[in-house]
Amino acid sequence: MATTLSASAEVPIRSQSVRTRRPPTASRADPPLPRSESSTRAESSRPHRRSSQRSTTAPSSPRHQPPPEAPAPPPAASNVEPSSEHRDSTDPKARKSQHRYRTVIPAPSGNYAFIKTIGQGSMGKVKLAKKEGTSELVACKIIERVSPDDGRQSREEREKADAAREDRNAREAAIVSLLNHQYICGLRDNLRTRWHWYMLFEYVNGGQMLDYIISHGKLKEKQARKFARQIASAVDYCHRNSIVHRDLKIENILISKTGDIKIIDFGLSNLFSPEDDRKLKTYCGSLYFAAPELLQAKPYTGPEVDVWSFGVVLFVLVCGKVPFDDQYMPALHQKIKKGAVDYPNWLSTECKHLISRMLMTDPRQRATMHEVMNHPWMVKGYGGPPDNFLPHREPLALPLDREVIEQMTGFKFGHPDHIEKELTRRIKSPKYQAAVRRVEREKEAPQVPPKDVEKRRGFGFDFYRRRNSMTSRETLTNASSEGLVLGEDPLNAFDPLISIYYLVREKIDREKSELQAPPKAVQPPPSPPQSQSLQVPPSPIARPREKHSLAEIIPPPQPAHTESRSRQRARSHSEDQAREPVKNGLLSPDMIPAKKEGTAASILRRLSTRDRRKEPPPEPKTSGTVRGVSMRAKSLGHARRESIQARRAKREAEARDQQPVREETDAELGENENEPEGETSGGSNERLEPEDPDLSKPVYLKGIFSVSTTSTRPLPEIRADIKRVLKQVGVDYTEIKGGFSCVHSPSIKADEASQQFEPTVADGEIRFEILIVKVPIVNLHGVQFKKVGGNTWQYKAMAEHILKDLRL
Ligand SMILES: Nc1ncnc2c1ncn2[C@@H]1O[C@H](COP(=O)(O)OP(=O)(O)OP(=O)(O)O)[C@@H](O)[C@H]1O
Repeated sequence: MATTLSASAEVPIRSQSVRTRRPPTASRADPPLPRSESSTRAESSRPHRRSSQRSTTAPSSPRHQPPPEAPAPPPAASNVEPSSEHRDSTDPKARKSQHRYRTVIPAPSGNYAFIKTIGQGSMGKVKLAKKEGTSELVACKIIERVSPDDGRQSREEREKADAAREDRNAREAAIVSLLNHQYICGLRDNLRTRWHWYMLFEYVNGGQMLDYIISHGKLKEKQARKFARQIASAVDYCHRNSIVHRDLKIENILISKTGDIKIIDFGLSNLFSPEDDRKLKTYCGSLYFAAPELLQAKPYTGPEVDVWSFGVVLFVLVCGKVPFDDQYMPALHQKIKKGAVDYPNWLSTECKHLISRMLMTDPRQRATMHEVMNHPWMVKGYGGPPDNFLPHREPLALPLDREVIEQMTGFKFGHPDHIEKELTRRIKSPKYQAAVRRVEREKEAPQVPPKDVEKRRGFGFDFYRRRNSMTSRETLTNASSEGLVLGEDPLNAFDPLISIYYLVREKIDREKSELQAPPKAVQPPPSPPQSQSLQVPPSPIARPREKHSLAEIIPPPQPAHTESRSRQRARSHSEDQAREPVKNGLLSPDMIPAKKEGTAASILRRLSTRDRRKEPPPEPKTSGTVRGVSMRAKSLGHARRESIQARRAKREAEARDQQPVREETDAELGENENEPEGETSGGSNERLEPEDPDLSKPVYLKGIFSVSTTSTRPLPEIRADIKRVLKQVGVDYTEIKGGFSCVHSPSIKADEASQQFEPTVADGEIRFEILIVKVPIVNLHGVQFKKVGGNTWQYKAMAEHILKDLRL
């Protein structure tokens, strides 16, 4: 059995891959910030940035052949040769792409043209791209398939590393194409060429969580709880599908326009199995967020390392800094392994308790996702744990659906015949059948569970009791499965093969429902709200929203499912009739992008970007001070108090309003007179298109502006002040639409010894944007930071330093 599931392509850790150098900017910033971004990613599975830099400056570096095609190409992989392509020639300071990449991506769903670079990770660039003939935007992750020859590895070693990387990329594409969760950034399409992968993700336009923290310093517990519940929802959904993220960190959490989170970067994710002999052995992720057992190179099941990282993320949310930090890497390792955390005294006892449960160094003692989700801090004000939005499932029965099996690609499961044989074997196994019988019995059991069952399900869990009495198996395995231990619940993470079967089947069902659904272009006419024509049929892909999220404040026109159990269940294979052929798992051109964002989301989007002229007049300010005004601005996103009727009326009005509305930016207001012709953050070939609302304005997220990032001063003064500070701190900048594109390169060159341990940062350079936006209603300008590339913590230190020096 173990040989059939080789999805892991595990690579041993190179603990030296962590950075050891304090960035020059850090000394100027307020301590105590982490000095460096550290990555324990296996070098053979992540490209070595420094290596690739060298290769571009050394013309003699030979390129070796591209890796062979992945044995099981993921959906939508193609091997077309680039026709229009370019290197990163307009962006000399950015990491050079070894091979030219396309400027237009001929994805199965349409052609996407690059606009500008919006992110730079260790895997490569992330570019904003627009679908030709539409205003639809996507974030395109460009990943090189071939590592450069830096002379440090033999050809065989490089080819082996490339093959492992190829497996990992195929797995990432396969996993993200299957996941369907409102708090996980969805894959729209993907394309594989000879040299690159192009993964087209939904564009998350609200900024990074990190920027949110920079704006706020730290979050209030109530705000942190909202985000933590959404993270928990997404992580639990993954775990129940046998998927472990393995790279949860603050940088991988983006914020959507609706103010909800989106988890990105499944580049290190993998399938996990409850079987002891199939434990994972890749020790990966960012060091600051890595569980101690990873540093000790101990095999692990999977979910427990995500719980640790989530604990670190939660600490960052409520404290504005990482819990473990030291500029000396061995000391940092020791701190993580020791797990001693200094909790600030302002933190509530409940919050401290939850974090301490998540940061238990012994994975067997660590909180499970079930405990996390049911913890008193997590449920406070919500009346229950977050919903994981897992679709309703029934245990699998034979015969299996061949169409589903044929689309279980990208995981190296083997030939469909083999997958079918293995799945059949699992389903027939006494263990699975016993689990099914148990589920049946539970279904027939009385509605009110007896006390012990309730306790098993965690409702009566004593969170303040030490859990030493539990066996390791109990602690590790009853994670989030409502009292059914992992590996014993036929519906939740019983086995990776079974989980992927469910996910593929649900994806096929979604695609079919989308095909059958009325075309999205048919918008409800401006008819009376009661009219049937306004009613959009509920779609099985409609993603129910977390209670108390913005959706609850402004409910969508259709009642979204709010409980996983009440959702329309995915059809079983026997219910399928006259299936449309779906080629290699490709989504058909017109059903991918628009469907992912339902009516509710689009209304929410419009509400979140509404024209300030449509807003009600501002309430009287509580005081004339900046603080009073900005607190008012802040309260807009958090404490809108409207009656249900008023909300409904507004919602209906919004539904009738077909024109997207947006805020004005300084550029639109003609106040960006200094913008050079054709100059954008991405270079001449990445010109912004002013007519595009998403590009001509920086993102405005309700509540993002704190006192320190808003100003009553006139725009020219703010611009001048930003320039003054940028010059003062030695940041190179270019004026762009709505703000500044900034690059900071440290003047002190690192010595070779420390450079070789820096896989993720090019010479300590950081690239970011400072955007000036209008805050609607109140006459304020806000300053927003966006990281584009470079070390996260250097960037954070620099942004905070600039903010401190600005006279806002
Ligand atoms: N869907 C998206 N929408 C908007 N921005 C995105 C999106 N995906 C990625 N980005 C931006 O690109 C950056 C890098 O993306 P990502 O983390 O996926 O790349 P990576 O190479 O895997 O990075 P890492 O080095 O952290 O592993 C993100 O931090 C974010 O700023």
